[in-house]
Amino acid sequence: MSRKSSDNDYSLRSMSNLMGERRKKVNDGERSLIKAVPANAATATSTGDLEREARKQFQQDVTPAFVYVLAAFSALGGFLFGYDTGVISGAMLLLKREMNLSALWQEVLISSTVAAAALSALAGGFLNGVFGRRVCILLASFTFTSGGIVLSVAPDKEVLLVGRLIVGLGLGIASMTVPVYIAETSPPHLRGQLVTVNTLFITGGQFTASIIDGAFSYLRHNGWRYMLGLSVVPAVLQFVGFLFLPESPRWLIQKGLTQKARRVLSQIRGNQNIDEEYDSIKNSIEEEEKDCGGDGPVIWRMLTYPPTRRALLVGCGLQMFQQLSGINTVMYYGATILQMSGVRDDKLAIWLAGVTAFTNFLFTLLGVWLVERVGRRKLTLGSIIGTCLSLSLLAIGFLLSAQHTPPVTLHPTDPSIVNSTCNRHLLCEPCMLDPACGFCYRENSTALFASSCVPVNTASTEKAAWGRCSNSTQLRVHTYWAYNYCPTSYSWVVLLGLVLYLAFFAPGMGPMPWTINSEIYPLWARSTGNACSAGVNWTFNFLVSLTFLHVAQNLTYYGAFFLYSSLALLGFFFIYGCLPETKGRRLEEIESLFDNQLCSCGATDSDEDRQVEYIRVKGSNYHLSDNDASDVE
Ligand SMILES: O[C@H]1[C@H](O)[C@@H](O)[C@H](O)[C@@H](O)[C@H]1O
Repeated sequence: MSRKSSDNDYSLRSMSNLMGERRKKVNDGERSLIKAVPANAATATSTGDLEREARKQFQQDVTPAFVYVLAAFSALGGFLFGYDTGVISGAMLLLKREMNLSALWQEVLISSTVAAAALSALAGGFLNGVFGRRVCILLASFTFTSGGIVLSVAPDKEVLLVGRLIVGLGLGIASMTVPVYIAETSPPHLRGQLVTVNTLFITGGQFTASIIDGAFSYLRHNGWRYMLGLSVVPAVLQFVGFLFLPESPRWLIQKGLTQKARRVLSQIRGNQNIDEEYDSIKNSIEEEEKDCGGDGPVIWRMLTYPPTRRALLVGCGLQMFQQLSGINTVMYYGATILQMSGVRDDKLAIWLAGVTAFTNFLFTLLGVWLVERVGRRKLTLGSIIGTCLSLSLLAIGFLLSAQHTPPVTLHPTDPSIVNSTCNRHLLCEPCMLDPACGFCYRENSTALFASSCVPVNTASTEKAAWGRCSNSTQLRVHTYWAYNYCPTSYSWVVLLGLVLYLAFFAPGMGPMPWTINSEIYPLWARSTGNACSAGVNWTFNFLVSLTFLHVAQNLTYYGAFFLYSSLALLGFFFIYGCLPETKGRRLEEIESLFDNQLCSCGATDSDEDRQVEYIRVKGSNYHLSDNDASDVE
């Protein structure tokens, strides 16, 4: 099954094909050479206009703009993923007032989408295999459009729930199909970057959602309809775009639609010779059918065939640890964390949550830049260790706040409320962690005074059931109601932890699980593998975000973040042990990385030391540097 031995042959053959094509185009006086050199050999580069021109020409030849168009239209799926998961928090602030939603209904509306996404991601594997990537992306954008329309016209909470479920179905399918489609249409040297762009669009969608939330939060009546409904715009754009975009050539070859596949390959590879790629995909499909044949559903064949079983474990493990490192507690509860750091105004907290989303977006951009430079393995390892440390810093910030939590100085009681636990709390921290109570206090510029722990209003957590903090007008005159935070002077530690967390998480742990999953399975197992790992991602997203507040209540905030930090540390050991480097390899050869034992701590018996360097000679010698060598694979 292993094709390792032929890797070098392949590069050389593919080079000569490429060269063959080029020879047709070059002028009479132009000559071409191929030379295999050790990667670390010094390259005597003569820079200058000629070389720059050659490199530009070379890269243009290799990557037609059409590949970028495909990636951008597909990544609109990522944008919708980010937008639809991000927009709900701001919309909820308006919805709960307008529709008088109980806490349970709020939770149901938020988590129903994530749960539906988990199920449809699993179903997406089957749909992808049978109908192809393009049809699935069309289906997802159609679903997003319908969901957006239902949400924007919803007359009551039941219809809202239907809309959120529909959106979730679209999310699941898009989240597993888009990375696969981009990976299958990209050339190897750009694959990592283009699939990572999809996660850039996810975080871009989350950031846009926070801006839209901020802008429409001023429209108290019906503002949520615009927030939820605006997702229709990118969804329609993607739908229309995909009516004209082609199917993945790999899927077409698998289905025996060879002529069509050749047409698409020529379209996406520009003036390159496509024979090599076509043959390689075809051979690998035939080989796979022979080797891992056997009957039964794909998932069964994957589990009983060691290389795919190992790939599946790595893929699902990565997705699980992405969510266990707590990204969505930060994305969904960012406003609460910001309130802890002293931002008490709701609207300001919404806008600042936008800053959090922007930081996530900005650092994902760094990931796009790094992925082909440092490779997937190093990027993911560096990211998770930084994530683990910054989670500890966040936890330390919360711990310091808890240790210096302000005392309760007033103990008012309302005889109409019996059995309240609130008047038993002597400090802000336990009062705030008790879901039935909140901390009501006054503050002048230097100190906090007249603080009490009183029951929360059952209809809205934004005010107390009675007393000074039960009336929003009174709340404005230096009296504050803290339901899920305690005033603290250690907010800067929390803020620093938050920023560092995003700076480390976003370039690696955010995008890499999606990118790596799109490339580690052989074609026959690719849709099922991605369906399973995306399903794992959504399931853990659901579990972590749903349990965050309960975990915080039972373990305190610092306990919760120490927990996520330890889980990230476990993730580090898992990744260190089991994740091989896939950078620069063709999809067809990545499978061989899982031929041997599951965890080899990144060591592969590959030909990493040798690369092929392409030299074109036209009048004088000029050649591509080591970095560019992968361009010609
Ligand atoms: O890769 C993405 C990204 O990091 C998002 O910010 C997060 O909300 C998603 O759950 C995750 O899958």
